Amino acid sequence: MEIQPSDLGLVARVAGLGKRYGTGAGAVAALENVSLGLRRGEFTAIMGPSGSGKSTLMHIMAGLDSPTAGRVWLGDTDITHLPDGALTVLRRRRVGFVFQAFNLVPTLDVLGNVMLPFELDGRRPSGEERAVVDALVERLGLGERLRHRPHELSGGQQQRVAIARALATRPDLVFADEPTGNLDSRTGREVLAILADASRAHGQSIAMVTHDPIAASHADRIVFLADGRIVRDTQRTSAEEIATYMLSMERAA
Ligand SMILES: Nc1ncnc2c1ncn2[C@@H]1O[C@H](COP(=O)(O)OP(=O)(O)OP(=O)(O)O)[C@@H](O)[C@H]1O
Repeated sequence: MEIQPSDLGLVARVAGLGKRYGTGAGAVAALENVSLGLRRGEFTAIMGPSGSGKSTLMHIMAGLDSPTAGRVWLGDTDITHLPDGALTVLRRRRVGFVFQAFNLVPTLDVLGNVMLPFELDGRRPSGEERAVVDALVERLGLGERLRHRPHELSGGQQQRVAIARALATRPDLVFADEPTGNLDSRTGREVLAILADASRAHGQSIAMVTHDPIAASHADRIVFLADGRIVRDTQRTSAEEIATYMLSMERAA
């Protein structure tokens, strides 16, 4: 499949994506024939019942997992069969990821974890980049915690460290799996505002998995998955409308 001119401006794209786990009678089809493009500067929420394939889709789009069918592009690069080394470099430069399990390095303190993307890229942040990190850390309320290790932090604080780390290098594309899941409503709103700013003020593309209709109502676009397929793709809508749709999906299941 060739990239069409109409696809320019897509930061990531999947076409005819399938993901199957296991073989034979025990096989699970986590994704089936999913085609989706993420646009530059767009804040997309990905919703759907538990087990509908949201995390699998994000992992594959971020180049962290490989599909069993279909193709995957990061920018204009087809990463479907890209060797690991090249994929790692591309991902490091262009993608930030907030995992459900945070994946913080236990031996590094908060600042060490947030600065890790620079470290892994073998470079020191510029003055401007350091200012971005300082502003993020302050906004996320981590300023007093910079010398603490992950085990000394609450779940919500660890989640905020993971968010600061994903945004530290201002990557083109940020995937966030339930980034507000452990946060109180005020901190959750701040995180959503930071993600919305990243897309609006800095043209970054954000893809966020969430179960929370209020969180999804902050997004420009909402993609709903059910049983491994996209069942709805809509522009920004209200939390009430999203909640009603989610309920109807659960009733239909
Ligand atoms: N490593 C794996 N081995 C086998 N099956 C898997 C694996 N990872 C995911 N699955 C299955 O694939 C399907 C999709 O899982 P996925 O984690 O993408 O769903 P999800 O929509 O993110 O769910 P949740 O909202 O509960 O996090 C599920 O049926 C799950 O059991």
